Amino acid sequence: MKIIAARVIICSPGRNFVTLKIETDQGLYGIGDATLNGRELAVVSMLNDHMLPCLLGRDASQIEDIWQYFYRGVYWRRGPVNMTALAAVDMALWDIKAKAAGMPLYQLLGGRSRDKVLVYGHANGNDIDQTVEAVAKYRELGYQPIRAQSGVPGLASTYGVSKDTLFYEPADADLPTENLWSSSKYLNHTPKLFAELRRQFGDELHLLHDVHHRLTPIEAARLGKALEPYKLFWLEDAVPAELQQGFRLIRQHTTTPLAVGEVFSSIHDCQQLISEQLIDYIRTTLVHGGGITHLRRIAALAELYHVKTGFHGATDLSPVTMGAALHFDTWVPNFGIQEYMRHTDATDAIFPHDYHFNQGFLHCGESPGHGVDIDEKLAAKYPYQRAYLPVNRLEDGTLFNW
Ligand SMILES: O=C(O)C(=O)C[C@H](O)[C@H](O)CO
Ligand SMILES: [Mg+2]
Repeated sequence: MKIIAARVIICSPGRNFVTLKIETDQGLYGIGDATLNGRELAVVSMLNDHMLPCLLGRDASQIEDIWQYFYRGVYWRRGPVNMTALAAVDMALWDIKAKAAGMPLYQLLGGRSRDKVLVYGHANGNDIDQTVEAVAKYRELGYQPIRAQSGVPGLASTYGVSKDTLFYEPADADLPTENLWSSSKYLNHTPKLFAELRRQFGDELHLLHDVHHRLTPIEAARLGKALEPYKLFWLEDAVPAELQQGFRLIRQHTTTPLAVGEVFSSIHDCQQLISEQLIDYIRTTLVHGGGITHLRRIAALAELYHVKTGFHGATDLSPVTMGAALHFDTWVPNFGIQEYMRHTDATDAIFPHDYHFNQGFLHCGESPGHGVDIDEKLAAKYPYQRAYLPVNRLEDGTLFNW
C-alpha cells in the first residue's frame, strides 16, 4: 500500500491546529495531529520541507520502519518539533492500518482492556469560592475526578484560571502575555483551597492539581506534605523536570501522588523517573511523544514500575490526538486516567469524531481507524492566527517558568 500524497492542513477555529493527511494508492487515508502550541509553523516546516518528501512512495503498512527512518535516520534525534512531526506521521499510519484491517484502532493494539475511559475535568476560579462553584458545576456535568485551580491573592493572573470556566485557552495573544508569579504566595494559598474543597465535597471526590512547573524540589516537597490531608489523586508538574533526579527529593518527603510529562518528547525524558519509581503517572501523550509507536514503549516501561498513564488532553491537542489517545487508553493495561478539556463547537465541526462523553467517561467509537476525520473545506474557513503561550516573571522582574 503506497503513500501517494501527504499534506499539512492548518486551521484556527479559535486556536491553531496542524493536521497531517496521508493518502494511499488503495484509496485509504489517515489523519495525524501535529499541533505544538505556540510553535505550530515550525512543525509545518519540519513536515513540508523535510519529512514529507521522504515519505512519498513508501509502503504505508511499514509503520515501524518509517518511524525508525525519521528517528534514527535523521541523525538529530528527539526534541518537541521533531517528535511532534513524527507523531503526526505515525498516528496517520496507524489510522490507515486500522482502516485497512477494518478494525477500530484499539483492536489492533491488543483489544479492549476496559469498557470506558475515566477522564478528569477542569474547575477553576479567581478565588476559592469561585473554584468551589466550578467544582460543583463539573460534578453536575457528570465529571468524577476534577482538577482544581484557583487565583492566588496578590497575583493578577494565575495558570489554569481563565475567563471562561468551560473552555480554557492559554495561547491567548499574538505576542506573549506576561504573568507575575510568587511561589510563597502560591504555597500559602493552595492548601487553603483544598481544605475548603474537602470541607464542601467530602472525602470521596477525586481532586487533582497542576503546579505547572513552578516550584523547586524542596518547595514541591513542602506542598505535597501540606496537601496530604486532602488526599489528592495527583499533584502535576510540581517542578520543571529536566533534572529527573530532582524528584527523589520530593518523593522522600511526601506520599502525595505525582504526575509529570506533558512536555516530554521521548522515553529518555522519563526513563529515570519511571525506573526509580519517582512518579505515579506519566502524562506524555501521542502528539508530543512520537506517536502510538513510541508511547507503546513508554507505557510498557511504566507498567514494569507500577506507573500508570495519565495522558495530557488540553484543548491544544486536537480531536485527532484525543480520538487516537482514547483507543490507546481503551487498550493499555496500565491506564490511569485521561485529561479532557472540551473543544469548542467550531473545532468539533472541523474534526468529526466518533468518541463521546457520558457520565465522567469518554468512549472511543467502533469505526475502523482512530475515528477522527477532518473537514478540509470547513477548515479552510479558519486561517492560521499567530498565538503564543504566556511567559511568567517573578515580582522583581526575573523571567520564570510559565
Ligand atoms: O492541561 C494541562 O495540564 C496543561 O498544563 C495545559 C498546558 O498549559 C497547555 O497544554 C500548553 O499548551
Ligand atoms: Mg499540565
